[in-house]
Amino acid sequence: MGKSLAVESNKSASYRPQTTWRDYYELTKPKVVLLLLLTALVGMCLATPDWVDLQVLLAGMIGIGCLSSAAAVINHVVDHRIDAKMARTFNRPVVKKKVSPSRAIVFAATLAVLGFLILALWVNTLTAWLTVSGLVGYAFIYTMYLKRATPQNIVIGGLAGAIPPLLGWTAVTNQLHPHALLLVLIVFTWTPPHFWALAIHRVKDYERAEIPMLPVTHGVEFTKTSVLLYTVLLGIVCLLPYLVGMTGLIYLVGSTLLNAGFLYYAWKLKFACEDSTAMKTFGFSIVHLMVLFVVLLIDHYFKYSL
Ligand code: HEM
Ligand SMILES: CC(C)=CCC/C(C)=C/CC/C(C)=C/COP(=O)(O)OP(=O)(O)O
Repeated sequence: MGKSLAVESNKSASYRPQTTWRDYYELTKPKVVLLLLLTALVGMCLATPDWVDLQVLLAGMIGIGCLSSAAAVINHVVDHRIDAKMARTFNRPVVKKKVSPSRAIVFAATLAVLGFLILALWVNTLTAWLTVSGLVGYAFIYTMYLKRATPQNIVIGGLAGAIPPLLGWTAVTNQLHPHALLLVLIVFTWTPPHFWALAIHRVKDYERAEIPMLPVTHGVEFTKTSVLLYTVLLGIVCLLPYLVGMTGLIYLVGSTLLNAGFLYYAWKLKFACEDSTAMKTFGFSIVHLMVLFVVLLIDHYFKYSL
């Protein structure tokens, strides 16, 4: 007993010295979770012509944030061996042994239980279970299986990352609604050009780690064509909220400008590519989604202030 405790404390000692709260923070993929939360917030606001109830707003944001962060932490643990092989990810806390896999799992479990309880007690059980399905979709189905199995990994797995607007909507109404599904469809269609632009730039990383991402299995040119076609599809999908009367002219103008910008980058990537074009396209994808959801919000409150 004494011996095993000594071994345990030695193990901890080898991890503890360099560990700070920043390592745990990094495990949660904070910038990704922030954008996910923006899409959830917009889902909440668009679900009602009134202001969102403060309890639902706060508990919804914290609960969805905790479960999304838990999913991100599990992704770091499951992927630490492949992360070690890639220039973009070799410095992550689990790879660098700043946080041990077992501590990371305890952290993820704490976040997940906390997030679920907050949603179930102060929001509703529909939202709590749908958010758990997002966690299972990303941390288990995408990370453990799809990522290593098929170049369509991020298309199918993208559904988990696209679900937050629906979570926001059900948090407010406790009901599924076709308008919420349209928001999910927008993020779902946005995900392939978002990720493949980065994967084109990082194709050597994925080759080294033997992950069957599209540019590895089908080549960079095919992936550029796929980015362009998905960007065209995104432009069409983004028209749907206006065409079904869910949004007004502010959204139509804003989304058209944003999609024209995305199309410009995707076109350049395919037909006039420079060294920096892939990463510029990836960077623009993030600005695109962020501004698109802010525009949805402005359009919504403008409609009800008239
Ligand atoms: C299966 C779906 C997705 C895949 C495979 C994917 C992949 C990636 C990758 C590989 C990165 C680079 C991370 C790094 O810098 O190390 C990234 C960054 C990012 N992603 Fe995604 N993503 C997906 C979905 C989403 C969704 C749904 C959102 C938000 C709504 C999102 C928001 C972001 C943001 C904000 C960043 C920048 C993070 C930073 O600079 O630290 N992603 N994504
Ligand atoms: C509850 C809920 C909505 C959960 C979804 C949460 C979530 C964090 C989705 C983000 C998607 C994402 C960053 C994928 C990249 O993973 P990767 O492993 O391909 O990228 P990496 O190599 O940078 O780790």
